[in-house]
Amino acid sequence: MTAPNANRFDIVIAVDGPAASGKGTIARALAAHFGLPHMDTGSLYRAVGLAVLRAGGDPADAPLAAGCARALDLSLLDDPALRESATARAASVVSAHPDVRAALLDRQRAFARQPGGAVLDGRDIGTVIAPDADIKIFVTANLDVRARRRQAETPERDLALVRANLAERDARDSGRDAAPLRQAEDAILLDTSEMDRETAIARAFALAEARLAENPALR
Ligand SMILES: Nc1ncnc2c1ncn2[C@@H]1O[C@H](COP(=O)(O)OP(=O)(O)OP(=O)(O)O)[C@@H](O)[C@H]1O
Ligand SMILES: Nc1ccn([C@@H]2O[C@H](COP(=O)(O)O)[C@@H](O)[C@H]2O)c(=O)n1
Repeated sequence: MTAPNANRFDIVIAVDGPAASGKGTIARALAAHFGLPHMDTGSLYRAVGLAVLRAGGDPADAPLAAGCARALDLSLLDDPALRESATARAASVVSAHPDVRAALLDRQRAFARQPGGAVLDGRDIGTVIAPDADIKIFVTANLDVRARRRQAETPERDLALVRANLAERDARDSGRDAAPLRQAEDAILLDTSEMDRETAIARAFALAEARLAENPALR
């Protein structure tokens, strides 16, 4: 999740977007490009969702989910079950509870504010976690493209089901009251529907470099 920052400038980069849009791919590439540490904030919500499931609980149970978030078991971040679709769904449900978000806030803000800067990806980085980020990119792709990309990771899964699960998460993440998924007003939109991985990363680098060129104080 982290890499040493050998750079001479401090930059905070916020990368947001819907599920399987490629925001993690782009955030990791930006972190490597600028020598910054990276945090995948979705993994925190997945860890909370997984903890609730492992406790035999219901992710809709707000007090239980908030308790799991306050006592976050960091070992779950390395658990292979973190990437399963049941965990993704649980993450999406627990993340709608304001007390869960509150319990995870300081950890994310501290990461964003560390000396040297950082790259974070998620749903509310540019709007809530790091509203003053120097560079904000909102990565998206249409639902069919995202479903095909996600299904390619686990070809045994049914494409229609993958698509339906993504659509359900999109609706829940965008429709909740607490820090809903949305593009920050000052974020740059990067629609990768028609771009392969390398093109999308190159475009993100160009957008970030252009934003830095507008603000030489960051160098
Ligand atoms: N532009 C692209 N073209 C093709 N495949 C891509 C592209 N960007 C990312 N991918 C692939 O799509 C999948 C989803 O990408 P990634 O995990 O980066 O998305 P994400 O938005 O971080 O997902 P999640 O919200 O589930 O964490 C990965 O298998 C990744 O390699
Ligand atoms: N900043 C964030 C990040 C994630 N979530 C929720 O977690 C779910 C899983 O996230 P992935 O990035 O791994 O897909 C996601 O569907 C959101 O519900 C969040 O609320 N805020």
